[in-house]
Amino acid sequence: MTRNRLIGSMPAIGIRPTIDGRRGGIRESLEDVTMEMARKVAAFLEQNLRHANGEPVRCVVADSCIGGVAEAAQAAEKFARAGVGLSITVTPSWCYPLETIDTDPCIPKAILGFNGTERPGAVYLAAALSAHNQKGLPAFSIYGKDVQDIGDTSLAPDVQAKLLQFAKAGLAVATMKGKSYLSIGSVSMGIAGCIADEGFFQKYLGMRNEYVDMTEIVRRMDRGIYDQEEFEKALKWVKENCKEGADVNPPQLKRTREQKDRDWETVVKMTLIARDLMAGNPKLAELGFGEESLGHNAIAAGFQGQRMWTDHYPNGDFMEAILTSSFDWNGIREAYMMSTENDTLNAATMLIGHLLTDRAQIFADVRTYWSPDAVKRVTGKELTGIAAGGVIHLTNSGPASLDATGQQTENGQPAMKPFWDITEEEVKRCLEATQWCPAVDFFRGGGFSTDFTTRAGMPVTMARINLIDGVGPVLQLAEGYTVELPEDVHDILDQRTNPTWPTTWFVPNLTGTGAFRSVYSVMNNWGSNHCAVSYGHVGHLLITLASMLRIPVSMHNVAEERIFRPSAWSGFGEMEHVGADYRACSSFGPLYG
Ligand SMILES: C[C@H](O)[C@@H](O)[C@@H](O)C(=O)CO
Ligand SMILES: [Mn+2]
Repeated sequence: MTRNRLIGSMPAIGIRPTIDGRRGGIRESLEDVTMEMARKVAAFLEQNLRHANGEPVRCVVADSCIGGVAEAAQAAEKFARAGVGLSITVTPSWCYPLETIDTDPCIPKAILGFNGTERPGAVYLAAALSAHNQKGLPAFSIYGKDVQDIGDTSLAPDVQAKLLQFAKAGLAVATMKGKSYLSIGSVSMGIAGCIADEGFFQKYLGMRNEYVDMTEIVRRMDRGIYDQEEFEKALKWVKENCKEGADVNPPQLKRTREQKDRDWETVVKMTLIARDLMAGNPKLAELGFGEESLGHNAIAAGFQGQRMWTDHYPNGDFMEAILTSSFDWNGIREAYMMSTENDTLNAATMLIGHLLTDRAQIFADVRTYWSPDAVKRVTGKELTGIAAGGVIHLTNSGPASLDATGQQTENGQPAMKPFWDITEEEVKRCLEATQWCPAVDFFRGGGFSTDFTTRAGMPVTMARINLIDGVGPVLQLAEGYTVELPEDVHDILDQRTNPTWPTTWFVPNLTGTGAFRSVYSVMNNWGSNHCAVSYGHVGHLLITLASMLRIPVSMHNVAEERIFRPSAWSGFGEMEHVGADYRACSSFGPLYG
């Protein structure tokens, strides 16, 4: 079931076949093969990509080949009407760069230059890229490794990979644009990431910032501004599917059965209301609440919670865990991106992770680096296997999506899948693997925190956008694996941390250099208290997207062959990539700046 109630249709990919405009032989000889190349690229992308909300991806091909500026303008006009958010120029031949390139500064662009010898497509590619670079309009270069014959319009595997990497990241850029980030509350416990930096959202992501006070949730609860029928259905589902876990509070802090039952009702209402605040709900209009029915067009949101709310009301764990999962009482659906503690920068990271992978994300505190020696001291046991160099404990009070249990499978292995591939059976397994423990002392108003341990063996990427004064946003990421520790070791470490919270044990892939010299050094170089975790090794996608937004990448462990950035980046220093990335991002400035 698709449930994207956000306003605006999904962006399309514009395909621009460019051609040598000389008539009387040359152009005519190229028309068919050029248009065929455009159609092939369009069909390939439509077959292999989907939007994170489940909708198919649409490609729009220019009405004619583009031989000069008039046809370039006709294509731009068609694309604007069709909601094109990124463009790919394709050609097997020589064309006139300044007259044919896409000059819209806000649209991510790529050029596919055919690697053949009969016609100079690659010469056009190089000349067009130099035009882009000279004019400050960065473009990605797609040039196949092996020479093909002029009539061969098939897409080589390396070309396919680059097309997908560019298109997925470009779609993410275009999908965020014009949407909102909704802060429910403000700064939680003095965490700087909660400050909604409007310049960042507006200039780098093209997004608006919206704000409501947390009392808006109280108002809607007290005045019945939610769908009562859905509330009853949700509460019934919760009673049947959400097992209460151990109450580890000391007797004087334990809440009574009546209080807990009321807390369940409150957290379910909070969930409905937060979702309606983000994305609206037509049912509210039927109930006479027209303004509320519209929502804030929020593609991502955050809930402050601590402390004003949680000192008095049940905590946000249930709301955050269910909204960020790929299912609820209405069935299997796209995950909502909601950040705990209203950490706006973690929300932005979750949002890009979701748009790039189509999957639910894990919000977590980067809580502890457990060295092999410390584990030995505390448990008497040696860490082994990929955990031998130590592990990072990712845990927060319980806002992580239930997909993070790892109870879904892909090719027989634990996975977090796009919602359209998740089965009812897998939803059951995620729910069965989760216990809802009465919240502990931090949360004076009660609530329930999830408790589960992520299954081992999932390839994952941990990421975070940080704001650095004088630089702006920077992205850091670490690809690695989830691991599980032997039960006795896990229990000792979990007990001394917080037994009522979910745990993801993470081991980054080490490269032997920089921050990736050791697991400790990855932890030591993390830029904040939070991270967002995506399923899969998707650092290359994050890096491509960051370059489109002009966010430099401060730390990553992605092999060079997988890195794909606009061609201008090599002009900032091909010998030293991190510095070149910083210089390029700073020179071009934010995409919407
Ligand atoms: C419950 C505690 O206040 C935690 O929520 C706190 O340590 C954090 O999560 C900080 O990010
Ligand atoms: Mn936290």
